[in-house]
Amino acid sequence: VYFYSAPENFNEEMLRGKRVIVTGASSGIGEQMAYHLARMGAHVLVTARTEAKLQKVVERCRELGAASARFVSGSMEDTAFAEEVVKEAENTWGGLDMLILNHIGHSYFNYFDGDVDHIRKLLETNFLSYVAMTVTALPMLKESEGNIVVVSSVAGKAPGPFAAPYSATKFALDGFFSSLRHEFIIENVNVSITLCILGYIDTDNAMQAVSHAIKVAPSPKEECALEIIRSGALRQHELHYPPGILGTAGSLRYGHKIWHKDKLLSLSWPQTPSS
Ligand SMILES: NC(=O)C1=CN([C@@H]2O[C@H](COP(=O)(O)OP(=O)(O)OC[C@H]3O[C@@H](n4cnc5c(N)ncnc54)[C@H](OP(=O)(O)O)[C@@H]3O)[C@@H](O)[C@H]2O)C=CC1
Ligand SMILES: C[C@H](CCC(=O)NCCS(=O)(=O)O)[C@H]1CC[C@H]2[C@@H]3C(=O)C[C@@H]4C[C@H](O)CC[C@]4(C)[C@H]3CC[C@]12C
Repeated sequence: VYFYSAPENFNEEMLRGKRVIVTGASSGIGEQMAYHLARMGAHVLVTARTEAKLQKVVERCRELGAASARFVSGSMEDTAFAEEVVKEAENTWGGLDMLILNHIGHSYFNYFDGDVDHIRKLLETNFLSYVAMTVTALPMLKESEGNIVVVSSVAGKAPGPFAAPYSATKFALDGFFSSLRHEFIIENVNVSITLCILGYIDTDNAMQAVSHAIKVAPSPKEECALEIIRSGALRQHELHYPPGILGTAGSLRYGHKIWHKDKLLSLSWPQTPSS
């Protein structure tokens, strides 16, 4: 009963004055989350590799009304950097209310090319850095009874073709964070974990990677970003965006047609015994 005492309705005032870290915030969904949080009056700490982009995001956050806005630049390939970002929040704010884990390292949308080193690097960036930040942030999040928000994908629930390395990292997130949530419930740790299962979103990098192959319209990044913040603040276990993206039996709604080298592949996704 204690754990489920989550607020029922979202109100943007819930974020006013909250201290929030957003990773992967120099572009795409992360950037849009930073702007929503700023508009809601939160303190934001954004991070990614590209300093020039982060500088602009921080300036815009200040214009939008953030209680404060700052950035730390560096690569999440290195777990020491991941920990450093959380320490920066501790030194600046003396605490933390929400940790939004959103960044991904570069990958490809194609047949698996056999590159094991790529998978190792991607696991470090997309998975291990999420774990490292969580471990470092946990004492502060326990203190504030705060939120961990993990941005994942339908590729982390329903595997499809051409995303083997990426999909592996997203499944790892589900395994780790869903297990950790159980432990928090058993131990009455009042830190929520929200796993966000996203479909195709209209960020520049995603569209560049797959618009030749997937012809369905992507969902808007601005709305997606707001839904992620909302679900985190409401302490929901999972967000599925766009709504119903995972149909019955966990199948992917739009995954029936993919183009590859000018050839249309019609797929039953995922393959089921009856298909
Ligand atoms: N867009 C989509 O269709 C979907 C997206 N998602 C998920 O949503 C999240 C955001 O995706 P999206 O907005 O499209 O991603 P983008 O490619 O737009 O943004 C990725 C962010 O991660 C940063 N980044 C890349 N490499 C590193 C690194 N080594 N260390 C630190 N930061 C890094 C990038 O900045 P910089 O280059 O400056 O480091 C950028 O800020 C991801 O978790 C993704 O898996 C899930 C399903 C679909
Ligand atoms: C291949 C995309 C990754 C692009 C990338 O490398 N981004 C980082 C660039 S940076 O290093 O310069 O910052 C994939 C990112 C999101 C994937 C999509 C997704 O997760 C939802 C669907 C899942 C399904 O299994 C396949 C189709 C998806 C639309 C999937 C396609 C690949 C991504 C766009």
